[in-house]
Order: sequence, then structure tokens, then C-alpha cells
Amino acid sequence: MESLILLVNTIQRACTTVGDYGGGNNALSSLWEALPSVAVVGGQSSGKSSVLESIVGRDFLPRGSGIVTRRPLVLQLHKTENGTEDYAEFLHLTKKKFTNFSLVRKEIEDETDRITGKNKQISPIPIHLSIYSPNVVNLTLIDLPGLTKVAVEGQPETIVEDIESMVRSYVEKPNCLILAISPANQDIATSDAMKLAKEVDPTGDRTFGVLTKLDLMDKGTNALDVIEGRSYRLQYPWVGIVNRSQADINKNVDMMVARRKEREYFETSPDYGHLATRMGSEYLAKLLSKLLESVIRSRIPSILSLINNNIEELERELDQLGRPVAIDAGAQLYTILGMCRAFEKIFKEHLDGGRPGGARIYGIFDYNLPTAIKKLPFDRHLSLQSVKKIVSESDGYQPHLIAPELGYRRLIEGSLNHFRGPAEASVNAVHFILKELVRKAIAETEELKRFPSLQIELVAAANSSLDKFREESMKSVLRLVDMESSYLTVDFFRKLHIESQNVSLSSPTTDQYGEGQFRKIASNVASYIKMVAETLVNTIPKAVVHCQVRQAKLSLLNYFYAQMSQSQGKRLGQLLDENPALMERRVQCAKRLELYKKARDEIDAAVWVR
Ligand SMILES: Nc1nc2c(ncn2[C@@H]2O[C@H](COP(=O)(O)OP(=O)(O)OP(=O)(O)O)[C@@H](O)[C@H]2O)c(=O)[nH]1
Repeated sequence: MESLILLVNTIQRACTTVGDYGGGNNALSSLWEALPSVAVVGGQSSGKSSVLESIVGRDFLPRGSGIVTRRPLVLQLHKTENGTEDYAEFLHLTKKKFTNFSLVRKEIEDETDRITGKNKQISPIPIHLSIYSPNVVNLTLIDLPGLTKVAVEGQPETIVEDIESMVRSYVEKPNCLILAISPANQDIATSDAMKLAKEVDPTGDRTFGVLTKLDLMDKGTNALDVIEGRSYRLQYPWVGIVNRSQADINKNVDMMVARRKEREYFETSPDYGHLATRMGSEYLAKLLSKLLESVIRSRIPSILSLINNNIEELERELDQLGRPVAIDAGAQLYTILGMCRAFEKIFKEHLDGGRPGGARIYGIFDYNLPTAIKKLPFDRHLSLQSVKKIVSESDGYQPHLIAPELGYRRLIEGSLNHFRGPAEASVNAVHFILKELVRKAIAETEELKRFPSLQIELVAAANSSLDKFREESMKSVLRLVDMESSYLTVDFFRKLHIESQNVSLSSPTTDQYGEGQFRKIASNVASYIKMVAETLVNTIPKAVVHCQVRQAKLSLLNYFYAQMSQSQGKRLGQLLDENPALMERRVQCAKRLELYKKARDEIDAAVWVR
């Protein structure tokens, strides 16, 4: 019977330890919010602290003017064997047992200030206090700051609204039972606690109404209309309470005495005598304990499914976040090389067709190069006027006797120079595509996402290799063009010579130096250039692929690997410096995953035992 509340206590403490105290202030889902709890809500001087101390049977809460409770206090009560001594423990001081409860009060004040600072701010980070006593029941209550307080000197103006939103962040949760404390000597309609409860729990399914200060009601009046549910219907019965008056507190009336006085009050009351067995703080505690137990039991299945879903989610995220970076240089080098290989694999897939990219290089050879060559201004270079000019300049004072050999050479060489442009353009176009594929492959390498420095280094190393490959490729393609000038294809001219002889035999009147001859020369050179173009349009791609594409596939990172093998731990560590936010995220995920797994095991064990 008692294990489920203790179980939730354990999980709640674990949640706070990993920074999960609900409120959705964390990008990670909250287990805390799924755990049933009892939030104690009350307005100024409603008697909230007195109710809690009556339930515990100890004087332990800070008192004073203004807003005293500034952090949620998770009060976990553990019933111990009769005759055992009461003691208290704080989650933030696990090694320390408190038997002097005035020191408990002091520690609550000090721990409150430790987080909120002396400027009396509030904080959603709860204080966990466990009290072990034979005079309590197993029950967990969350004491929240009082509503509608007046800020005192030094407290920010917004503190009243801040408190309301903090309290609301607890009571609006469907798993939260609301212990609404209202003083009987005020009109229930003005109760801050009931106003808020009505807003977040309009049907009153999870609101537990408590009326304090019954003894302070005007003589001749009573609170039976409220307590018997006539003026404010709730699913659970109202409970009336008579706490210690301020005079009793000042006289340090013992809590056990106060409880006895409270019992006598109800037993002898003409108004409430018939309800005596269902009135008072002890009855309230037992009722809340049973209620909390049954709510927890009913929520176990949904809590377990939430935990299992979150475990799956967190394991998935941790997979993506990857393992923490190793410390030793060997493991770091291994990690770096693994990521480099992953990057190279993706880069090659872009080239070989697994991913888009290689087709664009083919497009340079199949379309851009031939088109650029076709657009070369050979017509202008081989115009009649240009041919005449070049041939006559080449002949000098002695006109050529048979064929203008020198003129031909100059016309051809002049034309061949035009091929340099498209050749260079092909090399640069492929270089641009390869650099783009490097960027794409880096971005697509999942493992690299964690390491911005390594990404930068890899891009720099790859681009520097591509620059070297481009230089080599540029030399090769320009050599191809220059080779065409260095040695003209003799067969072409032999064939031309034979053809021209046949023509002159058939038409002996051809004028050696007339326009017709120059046109013929222009056409011969154009045919030769066409032949060279057909050669280059095939050989340039071969040189470009050999020097740039193939090298990129085979040795893009060779220089980087050589550098890495010489690097020391410090350098390797720098490359693996993860994005700090991402490292923190991994730590948070790992802590949260451990919490959920522990919680799952605890719940399984508790449910199994039952
Ligand atoms: N006579 C009598 N006095 C009570 C009762 N409950 C609380 N008081 C007194 O009312 C005053 C406020 O009680 P607290 O328990 O401090 O109420 P609180 O809501 O915690 O008030 P804050 O200090 O504003 O948080 C104290 O002087 C108590 O002694 C009660 O049932 N009967």
C-alpha cells in the first residue's frame, strides 16, 4: 500500500537531481509532470503553513511577513515505527540528519536564499525535504508560495504575478491534486485558492477543499454549508481544521497537544460533532495519503508508457549526438579518420552516381566544351582578308612558290591558340563542381555535424588538394593544345596535296595567288582545325578526369591524413572540439535517460511486488 507513494518520492527526487522539476523550462520532456502530486495552495494568512505543520506534527516552516515561501517545498513524509525518533533530511544535504526542527526551518530559509539570493526573488527549483516520523502518514505535499501577497521592501513588483504563474504551472497539470486552503472566517467566494482551483479544475475532480480557522468564526455562525458541500460542491469532501492560534504559536504549544485540542474541539462542537471523525489534520493526512495512493496507482500505466516513449526518444537522440569524444590521442585519431572516410564515401557517391554531382561534370564535356569550341571565332581568323594578310606577311619579299607553307603554319597556329580558352574553362568548371561536391559531402556527413572545427579543416584540406589537381590539369590540357601547334598532322596535308594535285590536273587554270587560292587555304586550315577540334573535344576531358576527378577520388585527403598522423593530442583535441551546446545537450540527455531507466525499473519492481 505504501510503496507507490515512496516510489513516486524516489522518482521525484531523481527528477530534481537531473534538473527535471516540471514547468517545461527544459527542452527535454518532463517526467516530474507525469507524477501525481499534491500541491498546497492558499492565500495570504489562509493557514497553509499551520495545516502543513499540523499534518507533520512539527514546527518546521519559516514564518514572517511578506512572501516567505519563495521556492516550492516538496515535503515527503515517511511513516516510521512507533517509538522511533523524528528526523528530517534534505535532498541537497543527503548526508545530514536533522533532529532539531528549528534547524530544519533555518536550512529551508538558507537553501531558499542560496538559489533566489537575498533579493527575495522566487525560483521554480524545488527544495526536497523528507521527514521520517511515527506521527505522519506516507504522503508527499508540495508547499507553494502563498497567493496574493503584498511585496515587501526589496521584492520586485512582478513577484505577485510571478508567484501566481509558478503556482499555476503546478496546479494546471492534470496529475496534480490541489489542496486548497481557505480560512472559514472569510467568505469562501473570496478565497484565492478556490478561485484558482475553479479556473484550472472547474469540475472539482482533483480539488481538495480545506477550511481553517473554524474556531475564529463569529459566534452563532458555522461553516456547515461549505463543509457539507452545499455552497461549493467538490468530488472529495471538505475537511475542517483548527490549527494553533498565533497566541498558541507564541507560547510554543506542542503540536501533539495542538492535535489533541483540535480533536476535542470537533468532538465537543455542537455544529461539527456529527462530523468529528471526518475533521481535523490527522484525518486530512490519512485521507490525502489514500487518495494520492489511488491516483498514483491509476496513473502507473500512463507513467510507464510515457517513460518508455521518452527512453526511445532519448536513445534515438543520443545516437544522433554520438558518443562523447575520447580523451586519448589514439582514439581521437581513430574518430577523426572514421569521419574522414565517411565524408570521402559520400563525396565519391556524388562522383560515381550514387548522388547527383557526377552528371554535371559529364555535362561540361558533353555540352559546354563542344559548344565553346563551336563558338570560337575561326571565321574571323580565316576570313579572306585575314588569310591574305597572314600568307603575304609569312612570304615576306619572296612569294611562296608552291604552297604557302609558312602561311599555313601561322594560320593554323593562330587558330589553335583559340582552343586554350575552352580548355581552361573546362578545367575551372570541373574544379568549381568538385569544390561544390566537397561542401555538399561535408554537410551530408552526419558524424561531422558535431565538430565544426574538423569540418572547416576538412574543407580547407580538400580544396587545397583540388587546387593542386587543377594546376596539374591546367598544364595537361594546355599541353594538349600546345602539342597541336608543335607538330602538325602530316597525313592531313598529304591527303590535301594529293587532292589539290587531282584538282589542278582537272582544272589547270587555278591561279596560285588569286582569291580562289586563298579561299582554298582558308578552307584547308578550317578542315585541319575541325580535325583538331574533334581530337581535343575528346582528349581534354580525358586529361581533366585523369588529373582532377580521378585524383579527387583517390587522394583528396592524402595530405590531410599525412598531417593527422604527425599531429599530437592537443591538435587532435582542437579538431574534435564539439559545439558546447551540443555537449551539454548530450549530458542532459544521458542524465535524463538514466533517470527514466531507473524510474522504469523502480516502478516495475514496485508493481511486481504488489
Ligand atoms: N485560531 C486559529 N488561528 C489560525 C488557524 N490557522 C492559522 N491560524 C493563524 O493564522 C495566522 C496565519 O497562519 P499561517 O499558517 O502562517 O498561514 P499562511 O497561509 O502560511 O500565512 P503566510 O504566513 O501568509 O504564508 C497565524 O497567526 C496562525 O496562528 C486556525 O485554524 N485557528
